[in-house]
Amino acid sequence: MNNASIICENLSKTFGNFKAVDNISFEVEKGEIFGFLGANGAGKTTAIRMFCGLSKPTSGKASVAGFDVFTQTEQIKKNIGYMSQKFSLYADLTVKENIYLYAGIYGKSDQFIKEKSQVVLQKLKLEKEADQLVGSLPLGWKQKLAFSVAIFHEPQIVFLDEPTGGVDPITRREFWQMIYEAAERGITVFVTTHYMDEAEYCNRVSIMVDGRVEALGKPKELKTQFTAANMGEVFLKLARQAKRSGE
Ligand SMILES: Nc1ncnc2c1ncn2[C@@H]1O[C@H](COP(=O)(O)OP(=O)(O)OP(=O)(O)O)[C@@H](O)[C@H]1O
Repeated sequence: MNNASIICENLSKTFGNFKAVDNISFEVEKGEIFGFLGANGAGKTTAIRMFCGLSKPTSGKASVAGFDVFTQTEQIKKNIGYMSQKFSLYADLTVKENIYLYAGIYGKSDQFIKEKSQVVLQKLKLEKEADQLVGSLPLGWKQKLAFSVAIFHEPQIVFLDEPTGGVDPITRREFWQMIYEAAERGITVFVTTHYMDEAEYCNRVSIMVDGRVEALGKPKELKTQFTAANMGEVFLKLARQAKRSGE
């Protein structure tokens, strides 16, 4: 049996004549931490939107958590978690209200939510802040809480779109500790980042340039392949070829 959480084959998304995602193919294993890198405008968010069942591909094939991205988008949404730097929690709801809202959306029972939210709040050391508005929390705490909420329903896969943007290095490390713990429990982590130290923490990394996956492998393999001292150098060697500028 195939142990892949995500399978995509020649997946493309075109806007008019513009190929935002251009024939990408790869598989992501269950419990893997997969870094999805690329410069601004490379096509990462467009690809993630297709994987999450939010945008129909123009051509190709893909399945996420065993479900087809063309025909089974509702099942996909139930089996994944998602968080991004841009949108994660409601600032004008309390910590507890955010947890209850998201867990409720995924159909979890009151008992489950009550017990698990205690565990989550304890782990995040946010018990005292449970009734505080999320908008009043420092960014690092917000992002750690957003991640906990994204995996509260124990999805098969969690998509993280620049989850640590703007967060200080110590909190980013703590955040990655949480990512490792989730992966150890079998949750597949699909993560985009512009921080190259984080690329080193991934099991495998793909690098997109102008909609295409130009490199894919373990960080160590990519460094050898591109004769680079670190992932930052690998990234720069590839990103320099890009014709797109992003915004
Ligand atoms: N709905 C749309 N209509 C037209 N063009 C789009 C649309 N969505 C995205 N694009 C274009 O597709 C390209 C890829 O965008 P995308 O947001 O996927 O890149 P990205 O790799 O996620 O970049 P960033 O790191 O800045 O988030 C960009 O040139 C963008 O302008």
